[in-house]
Amino acid sequence: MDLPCSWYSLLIPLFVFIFLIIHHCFFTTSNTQNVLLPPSPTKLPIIGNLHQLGSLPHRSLHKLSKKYGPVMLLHLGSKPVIIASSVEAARDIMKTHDLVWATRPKSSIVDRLFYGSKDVGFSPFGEYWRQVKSIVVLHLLNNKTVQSYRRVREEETANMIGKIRDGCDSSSSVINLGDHLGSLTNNIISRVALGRIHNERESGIAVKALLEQLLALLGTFNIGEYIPWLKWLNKINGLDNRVKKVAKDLDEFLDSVIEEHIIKREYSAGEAKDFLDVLQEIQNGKETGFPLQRDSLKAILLDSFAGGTDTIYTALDWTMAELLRHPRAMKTLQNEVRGLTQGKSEVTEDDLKNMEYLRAVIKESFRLHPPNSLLVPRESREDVKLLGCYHIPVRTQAIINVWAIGRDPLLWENPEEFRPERFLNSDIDFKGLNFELIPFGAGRRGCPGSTFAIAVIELALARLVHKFNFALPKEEDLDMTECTGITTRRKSPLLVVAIPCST
Ligand code: HEM
Repeated sequence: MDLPCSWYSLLIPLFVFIFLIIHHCFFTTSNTQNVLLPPSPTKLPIIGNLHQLGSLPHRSLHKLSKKYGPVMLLHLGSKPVIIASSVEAARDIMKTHDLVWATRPKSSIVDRLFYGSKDVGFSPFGEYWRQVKSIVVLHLLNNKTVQSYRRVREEETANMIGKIRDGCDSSSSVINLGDHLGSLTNNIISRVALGRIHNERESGIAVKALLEQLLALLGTFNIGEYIPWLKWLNKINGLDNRVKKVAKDLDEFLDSVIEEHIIKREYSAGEAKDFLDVLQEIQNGKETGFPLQRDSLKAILLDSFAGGTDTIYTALDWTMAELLRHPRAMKTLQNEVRGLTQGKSEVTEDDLKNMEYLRAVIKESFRLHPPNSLLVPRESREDVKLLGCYHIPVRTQAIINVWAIGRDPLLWENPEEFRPERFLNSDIDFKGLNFELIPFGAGRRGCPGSTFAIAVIELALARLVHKFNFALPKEEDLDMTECTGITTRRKSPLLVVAIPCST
């Protein structure tokens, strides 16, 4: 009886051993073998591929994608990040699996500046984001509301034209057109969002400089985001203090504007509503029944400045720069605008709808110079297959290199050439359906401000080329070097000679 017992006692560990071997061979091993990850450039310990981003990441990533393909897996510090540089990959992320990629990566800087990411742009996917996005889409940026700001756009562009005219007292005076475009976008967004332009003299707050700092911080590289155990460095390099100071100053400014609105509302009912008026009505439960806290209201207002001013300015600056470098395109545009407004002293928004070439110029400028070259990062909410083959784990970031897509020779003939004609008689638009041209992103997290932005850009461009002939100060070519930041701006100021013309 003793022998079978010891025989059995040997069998059990043997079975366990065989089970573990089988499990290892057929399950553990086969799982990792079946998982296909996108190609990756070699990474370094700790920093991963951070050193390969360079000062202009859209260009460095474009170069890497030529070697590793249109879908790459990089590690920025400890963060896995997918870089998509083709129409197919962009469509897969923003259309096929839009819901999986519908959240944004968390950022401590954004949390500090946007009241715990209570805005629309950086808020994590969920019920709160749905509610604030629908407020913005339905109440602030729908077609009808955008139309209602027509007077603001027409007055502010007329002011800009007047100031440029004052600045060019002789045919050789050089003006900084970029400054005029910057003031135009700031003034329009200020009036639309806050009801009026706020200047330093009256409030003691340098609002324009403060907003510039907000944008600069959003474009700042934060080591703690990628290598969390190094986040103490932000205390030493001053980043934490800068963020704290800007957040405090912005908060004080927004509080003062809100108080002013509460007083104003008592005696100016019936005036056109600005964003803050509408948000205050929603806060009082008049419009949606959804309670909007004061912090959320301030975060949404900041979104319009962060999302609207720099992007529109950047688009206008690149477009004028390209037109200055391409006198034939400039002439064709002037002929269209002047031809369609014959006998009129001023272009109005009614005149714009027939301006095909104007729209083609704007599209071509977006193709070559999307203001957000890498869009705004998304993050996966669950494991997902990319392009049906690559396994992408949950919490991987996705960066879409629209700058690279705009220069893909498989999509565009002579992609480096500025040639608006390619968009005449073409169905390609930037509304998020044609993934060849997605400067405003696409899908659920797509930009809600595109109609607003296009209305400003079209009117400003049409009026500029209607009223002036432009030339570069010297015979040399314009510097098209880019600079780093949340938007990809041109580095040097846009200095031009503007010659008023009698139309
Ligand atoms: C030329 C002008 C503009 C460009 C190029 C632009 C571009 C973008 C891009 C690329 C995104 C991310 C899209 C995505 O993840 O798919 C975005 C999101 C956003 N934009 Fe714009 N934008 C512009 C103007 C505006 C304006 C005028 C406003 C508001 C006044 C605005 C408000 C927003 C908001 C709130 C979001 C976040 C949407 C979300 O996360 O759900 N943008 N924009």
